[in-house]
Amino acid sequence: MEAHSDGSIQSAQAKIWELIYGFADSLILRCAVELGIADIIHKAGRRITLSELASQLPFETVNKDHLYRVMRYLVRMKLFTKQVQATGHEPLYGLAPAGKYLVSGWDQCMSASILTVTDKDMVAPWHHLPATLQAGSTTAFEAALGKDIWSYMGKHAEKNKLFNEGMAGDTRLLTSALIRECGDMFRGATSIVDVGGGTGTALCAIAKAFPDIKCTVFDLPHVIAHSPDYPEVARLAGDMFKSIPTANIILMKCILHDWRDEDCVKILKKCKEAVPKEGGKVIIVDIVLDPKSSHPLTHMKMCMDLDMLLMTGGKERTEEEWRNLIQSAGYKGYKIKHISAAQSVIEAFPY
Ligand SMILES: C[S@@+](CC[C@H](N)C(=O)[O-])C[C@H]1O[C@@H](n2cnc3c(N)ncnc32)[C@H](O)[C@@H]1O
Ligand SMILES: O=c1cc(-c2ccc(O)cc2)oc2c(O)c(O)ccc12
Repeated sequence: MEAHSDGSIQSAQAKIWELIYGFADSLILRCAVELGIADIIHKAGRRITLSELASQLPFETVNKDHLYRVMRYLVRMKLFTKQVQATGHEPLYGLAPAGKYLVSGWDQCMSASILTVTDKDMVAPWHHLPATLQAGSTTAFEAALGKDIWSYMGKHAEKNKLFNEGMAGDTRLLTSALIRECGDMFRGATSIVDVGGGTGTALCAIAKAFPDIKCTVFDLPHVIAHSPDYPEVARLAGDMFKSIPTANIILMKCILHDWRDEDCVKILKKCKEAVPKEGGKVIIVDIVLDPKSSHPLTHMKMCMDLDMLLMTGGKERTEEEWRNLIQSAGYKGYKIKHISAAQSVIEAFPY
C-alpha cells in the first residue's frame, strides 16, 4: 500500500463513508414521500414553520427534535429550503426545485417511482448481488423472494399494484415525449399492440393523440385483470413467448431490458410474425447505454442496468448490443432516436 497524505486519507475515507450511507439518502427521500412533507408545504402555498409541519403530519403527537433532524438532512439533500428568521421567530421550510417532484397530483410527480424502487422487497435482491456473479446462478430477485419477479407480482396483489403504479408514472412522462418527438412513427398505422403494456398507460395517451389507431394492450393475466378499463384501449391477456396479437405496429417499452439476449431474439421473432410484411414495424422503447457519456442520466442508466441484472436477469444495452440483437432476430434494419427521457426509441424493421 502506498502512503497518503493526511488530507487525501481524509477525503478517501469521506468518499467511502458517503458510499456506505448512500442507502440512507434513498430511504430519507422515501420517508419524505411517506410523510407527504412536500404536499403539506405545497398545500400551504407558502413556506411553513416546523410546528406547522408537525401539526399536519399523520401522528397524534410528533417528536419535534426527530422532525427537526430529518428536515435538516432533507435541506442538506437540497429537496427543501430553510430560511432563518429574525430572533424569536421559527425558521421557515419551503420546497427546493427538486422537492417539487415530490408534490403529488401533477404529471411530473416522481413519488410512485420512489416508493416502487425503495420498497423493501425491491431492495432485498441488492443484498444478493455477489451471488449473481457465480455462473448459472438464479436471479437475485429469486434468491431473495423465492420466485421470479413476474410470478411474484402475480401472487402479491399489493406489490403488483405498487409496481404497476411506479411503471405507469414513468410511462406517462415518457409517452408524452414519445408522441411529441416521434409522432411521425405512428402516422398511417391502423393498429398498435403494446406488448407487456402493463396497465395501458402508454396506449391511453397514444389512443388520444391518434384516435384512428386501434390500440390493444397485451400483458400477463394478473396485470390485465387489474388494469383500468380505458374505453379507447382493448385489453388482451397472454404470453408474448407463445404468440403476439397482430398489428401494424408492435410497441415494447421496458420489455427487452428484462430478458437475456436469447429470450429477446425469441420475442423479436414473435413480433416479426405479428406484423404485416408491408410497413409493419416494432417500436422498442428502452435505454441505450453509453457508459462513457457525461450525460446527467448516465449514472441512473447504469444503476438500472444492475437493477435489471438483479430483478430479472436482463440488461441495459449499448447501441452495438441492440444492433446485434435486432440482426440476430433477422430484421432488415433499425433507426434510433434519442428523446427527452432516459429511454430512447428504436424503430426496428422486420422486413
Ligand atoms: C417492466 S414492465 C413494463 C410495463 C410497461 N411496458 C411500461 O413500460 O410501463 C414489464 C411488463 O412485461 C410484462 N410481462 C412479463 N412477462 C410477460 C410475458 N411472458 N408476456 C406478456 N407480458 C409479460 C409484465 O407483466 C410487465 O407488465
Ligand atoms: O424494479 C423495477 C423498477 C422499475 C422502475 C420503477 C419506477 C420507475 O419510475 C422506473 C423504473 O422498473 C423496472 C423495470 O422496468 C423492469 O423491467 C423490471 C423491474 C423494475
